[in-house]
Amino acid sequence: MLNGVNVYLIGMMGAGKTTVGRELSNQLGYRFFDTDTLIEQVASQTITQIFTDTGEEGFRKLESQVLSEISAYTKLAIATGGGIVLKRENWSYLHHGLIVWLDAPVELLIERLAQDNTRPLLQDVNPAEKLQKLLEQRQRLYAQADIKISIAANDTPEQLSRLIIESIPQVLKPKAVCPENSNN
Ligand SMILES: Nc1ncnc2c1ncn2[C@@H]1O[C@H](COP(=O)(O)OP(=O)(O)OP(=O)(O)O)[C@@H](O)[C@H]1O
Ligand SMILES: O=C(O)C1=C[C@@H](O)[C@@H](O)[C@H](O)C1
Ligand SMILES: [Mg+2]
Repeated sequence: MLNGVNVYLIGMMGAGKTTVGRELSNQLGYRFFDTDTLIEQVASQTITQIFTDTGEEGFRKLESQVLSEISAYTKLAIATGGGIVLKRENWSYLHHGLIVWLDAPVELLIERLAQDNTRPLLQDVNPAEKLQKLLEQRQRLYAQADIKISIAANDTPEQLSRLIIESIPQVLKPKAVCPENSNN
């Protein structure tokens, strides 16, 4: 159905891109990659260390580099970082594939990330307010995805992956009809 076209998962921190992406790759028979993990491997540093040493700007450069390299391959399910949508150049790579927005309510993100200190942008006096602000800034960008999946607290990665796969036919462009193959 996808002919090897990559699937990119976008959305806020904690929406489940990594968790669902891994399961989606199993269901599709695709390989799984996570841009955050690749960045850590390329830099031999954690995301927190990269932010500390080079700031968000340095991190975003690595993110674009990793995305451009991975987009050359096919048959991949790719979990991206929450801020991948911020740079215009990244969209040219995302649009090589099918883009799926995992849209989770802020309350669920807060609940999931409450005990997590690996997201530098959330090391804030008020993480809930920060998440809300980031979502407001990014929502119109996430909305440019081909498919939007609304996430509820009890949706399992298996259910969400099936939902994504069921939504794919509706967004795949119909094959162009060659004039010599048409009946008219
Ligand atoms: N469908 C789900 N059901 C239960 N727990 C989930 C689900 N999806 C994600 N989680 C949990 O929520 C937390 C955040 O998930 P995950 O790391 O996949 O988010 P993410 O979108 O990849 O975030 P980031 O942008 O920071 O990489 C993890 O602890 C994960 O186990
Ligand atoms: O939302 C964001 O900007 C981020 C999300 C994470 O996936 C990481 O890419 C990093 O912590 C930044
Ligand atoms: Mg992730």
